[in-house]
Amino acid sequence: MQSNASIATPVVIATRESRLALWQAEHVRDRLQQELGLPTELLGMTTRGDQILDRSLSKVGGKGLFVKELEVAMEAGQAQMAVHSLKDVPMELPEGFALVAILEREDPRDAFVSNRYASLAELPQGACVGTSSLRRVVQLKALRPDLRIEPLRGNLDTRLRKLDEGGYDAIVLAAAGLKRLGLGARIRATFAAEDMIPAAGQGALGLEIRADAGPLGQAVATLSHQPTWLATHAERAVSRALGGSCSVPLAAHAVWLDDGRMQLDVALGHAAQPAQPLLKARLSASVATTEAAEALGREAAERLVAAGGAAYLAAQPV
Ligand SMILES: NCc1[nH]cc(CCC(=O)O)c1CC(=O)O
Repeated sequence: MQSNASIATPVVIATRESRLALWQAEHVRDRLQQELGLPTELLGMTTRGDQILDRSLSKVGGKGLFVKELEVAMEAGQAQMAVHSLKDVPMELPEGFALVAILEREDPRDAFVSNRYASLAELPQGACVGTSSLRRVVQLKALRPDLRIEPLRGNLDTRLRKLDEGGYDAIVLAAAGLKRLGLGARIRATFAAEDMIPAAGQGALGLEIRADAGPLGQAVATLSHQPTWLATHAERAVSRALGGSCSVPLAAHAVWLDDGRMQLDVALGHAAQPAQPLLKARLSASVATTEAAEALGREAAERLVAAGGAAYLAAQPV
């Protein structure tokens, strides 16, 4: 264990209070304590994103809602760190904050959850599937144009309860969240990442601190998982290059091939006309640095624009 004597402790982690957010913050607390020898505590907070559960997130200010209050607590010195699901972290962090580590990713894929059907293919014609993610809507429509897709908001427990109450034939959730909460048994099928390309950063945790945190930042950076860091930087660069808004149905997922190269799959759908064909691209490159990862992401974004993506990006969700 390295010596971190110059770091003021306890380190306080600001966290949302959903079960998933608490699990993730506790996981990071344990790693700080066990691997870095840093006494660590949690500070639970309710964010606006948690309070607004009746409207689609993309219409009320976007993913940043889950992140901002935690930054306010860090700004005020009440906390030194925030733990985020990386896919909820805006592409540009506010001045003064930095992502210092990205932990090894859990299963990045989406999961098919149903009490009656074993997979998407088994759903009857016209079945009702719950999701509020534009990315999932456009890809579900591409796979099964007959499905009726209905909004589904709330934290994981809420979404599962709405399924169990009979409101939907099936729902689609991130496999990572279900597995972290010990709910992996609810997964009836996992979508192949080529068919249902995950969101940028899905399944990975991002550790955010104040950019001026000095030795704490250096210590925490040692927890970062470089293959995940590079893959998610490529994914996030696609989104950043295309405007970074969560009202755009964009998917970006990078994997490492056996030959050591990174392969990046991207898809862009039309938010106003989900039946429009998905624009897709697949690129690969040898990637050893953050800059190279981001360059691959920007190249993928250019391919989507070259394929007609500008009109898709201008579309507003209905
Ligand atoms: N958008 C909410 C959200 N943010 C992170 C996860 C799951 C865990 C992860 O991707 O790390 C979820 C739930 C879901 O999409 O089903």
